Amino acid sequence: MNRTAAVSIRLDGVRKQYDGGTVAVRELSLELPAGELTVLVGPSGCGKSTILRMVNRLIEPSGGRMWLGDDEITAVDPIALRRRIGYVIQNVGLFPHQTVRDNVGTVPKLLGWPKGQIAERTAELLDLVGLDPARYADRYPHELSGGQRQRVGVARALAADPVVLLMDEPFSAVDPIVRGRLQDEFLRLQQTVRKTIVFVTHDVDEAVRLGDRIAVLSEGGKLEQFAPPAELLAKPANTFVAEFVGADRGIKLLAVTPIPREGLRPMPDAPDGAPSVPADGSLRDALAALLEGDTGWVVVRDGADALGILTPEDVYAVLRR
Ligand SMILES: Nc1ncnc2c1ncn2[C@@H]1O[C@H](COP(=O)(O)OP(=O)(O)OP(=O)(O)O)[C@@H](O)[C@H]1O
Repeated sequence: MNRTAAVSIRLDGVRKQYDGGTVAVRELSLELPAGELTVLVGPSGCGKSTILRMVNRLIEPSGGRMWLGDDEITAVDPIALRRRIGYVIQNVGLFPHQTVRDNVGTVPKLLGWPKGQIAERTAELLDLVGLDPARYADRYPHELSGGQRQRVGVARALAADPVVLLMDEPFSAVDPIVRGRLQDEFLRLQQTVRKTIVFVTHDVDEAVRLGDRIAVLSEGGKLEQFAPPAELLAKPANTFVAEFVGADRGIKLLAVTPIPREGLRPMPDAPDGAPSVPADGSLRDALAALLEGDTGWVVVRDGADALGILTPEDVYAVLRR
């Protein structure tokens, strides 16, 4: 078996009651597909962090069963388990007295990798998260910006090529601009590494932007809906989900709905400089281009080819489908 290939995570009737009586998770069953990014989203205190920390056994469940691929999570040694799981938290928790290089190399060192291999892997990962190793590897955490520290946290979590990455509000301590940039970079990174990722946030916009699938939870870890972002926004399962995703869910839906390739209106004799949008863009991109121009339509382009045009009515019709 390939120890680093992405695997699914399965929860079956999982429950957590803390000492003192709080039932953080009443009974949760959920399957998170291999190689996908699943977001757990829900109001404060609904049990998101508890669920995440049961997966790497920082918290022991009170009942139910969990699997990482074919391995039952509670049946394997927790230390060995955690070596297969990267974990990124808010404010990262980098070791302050260690350089970036040593922070990133922590787990490979624990695993007894040869020095040369650790150095190579560290440089590769810093590159991957957008930090030039020559410039940053010998710095200490306090010599970095908040966003750079988060990147080091992600590099450290990926160091030993874990099968799963657990991320608990990893980007919430940085300002919105840096946060947007980290989200974009992170999406690019996931295209490359294709890990099974569980990502906790209370921010619906972040969930919609990053998630292949979103699990909306209410108090007691109750699963209200589990669906891809477009489905969640277009068809919220109940009023809790509808209210949680917000009254502007139609606007959010624009950003996660692709421009249709079929059924576009034929090109009129386009004046030069007519607004255009790439075919792999979203309806939001199309609407933005429409609002910039005054033609009342926008050309959908695939490279140099014009596939047809979209009007505001078409955008509306696609959303209503
Ligand atoms: N160690 C603990 N002992 C007792 N109760 C706890 C403990 N940790 C969490 N809880 C309680 O369990 C419930 C779920 O907490 P949890 O941290 O999982 O929620 P969350 O959805 O991650 O919240 P937030 O978005 O605010 O981080 C809360 O009611 C919380 O007070």
